[in-house]
Amino acid sequence: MEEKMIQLKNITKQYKENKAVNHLNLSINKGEVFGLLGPNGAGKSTTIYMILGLTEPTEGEVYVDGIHATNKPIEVKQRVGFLPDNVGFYEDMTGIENLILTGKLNGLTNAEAEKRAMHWLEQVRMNHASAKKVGEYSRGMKQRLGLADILMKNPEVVIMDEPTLGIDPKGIHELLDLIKNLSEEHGLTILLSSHQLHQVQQICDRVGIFVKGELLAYGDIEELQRKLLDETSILYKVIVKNDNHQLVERLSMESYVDSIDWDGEAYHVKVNREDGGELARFFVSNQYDLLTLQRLSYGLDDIYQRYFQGGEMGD
Ligand SMILES: Nc1ncnc2c1ncn2[C@@H]1O[C@H](COP(=O)(O)OP(=O)(O)OP(=O)(O)O)[C@@H](O)[C@H]1O
Repeated sequence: MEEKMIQLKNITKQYKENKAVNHLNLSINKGEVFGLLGPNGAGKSTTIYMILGLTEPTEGEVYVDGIHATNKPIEVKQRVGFLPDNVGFYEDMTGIENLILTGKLNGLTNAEAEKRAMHWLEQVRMNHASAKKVGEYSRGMKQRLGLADILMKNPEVVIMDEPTLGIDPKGIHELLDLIKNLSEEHGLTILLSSHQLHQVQQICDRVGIFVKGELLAYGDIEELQRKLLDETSILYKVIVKNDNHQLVERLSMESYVDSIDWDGEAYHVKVNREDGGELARFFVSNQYDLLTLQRLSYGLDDIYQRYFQGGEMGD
């Protein structure tokens, strides 16, 4: 059985009449990269603050590595590194000086802190800028230094709130790549929040879709796609050469066909069987010249639209 690193047990956070998080149950496995996705105001930050023990759930319990987050916040803090959406550094100090300071504040000797700082600066691909003042860093560079800063404390879990916000596409790519590496090479458990599904899906083992305080669905992208298409129906794109306008009528009489739509170029045929064999046989036996019979899966944009409908969409 997989070891659970973060467990949210039926947690609710009520702010006066507003329920920011509503009876949330979720487990994140050790070594997993999990993306908490949702539009602005969904309750992602509130959930993160509860995991960090910074705010108490109104109901329910949070455990990190088996430790109760509210009762033992200091022990949780020792295991978790948190990257807020805006990292605070001493701007007139260099990158490496900032990291060494963090190391020393966490009980390392100067030599140990320096060694560890150099190691992590290299890992986050920032050694070229280690002697530069942080005030001169771009936002993407600050985020990477922020990660190195967290790693100075040897955490088991890294939590990041909207880590890609305000970074250019190249910087985002570098940061996501780095996050994936940290999980793969160092076995870190990583939780990140985002409202950009297409970005984080590249690196997340699983994502949870969070809207108005509730987790609507979670799983890997394939599972989410399957859930969207209910359990058994499959969608096919069909193009025939000799469409004699009776196709829709004929096809809709087939028992395995649930729906047929025309998108101006092709038919989208939803069938309730796993195998497309019957559909192919239908075209052949009815003398249609079949140009395309392609099984479609829902794209990320579809997932986003479906699940986030009704939620406030961020950009
Ligand atoms: N301290 C607070 N007091 C009252 N309401 C709050 C407080 N913090 C958050 N909320 C409300 O809780 C809801 C969830 O907010 P939260 O910041 O967790 O969402 P989010 O998904 O992180 O969105 P964003 O990306 O915009 O920060 C919102 O309606 C917000 O207004």
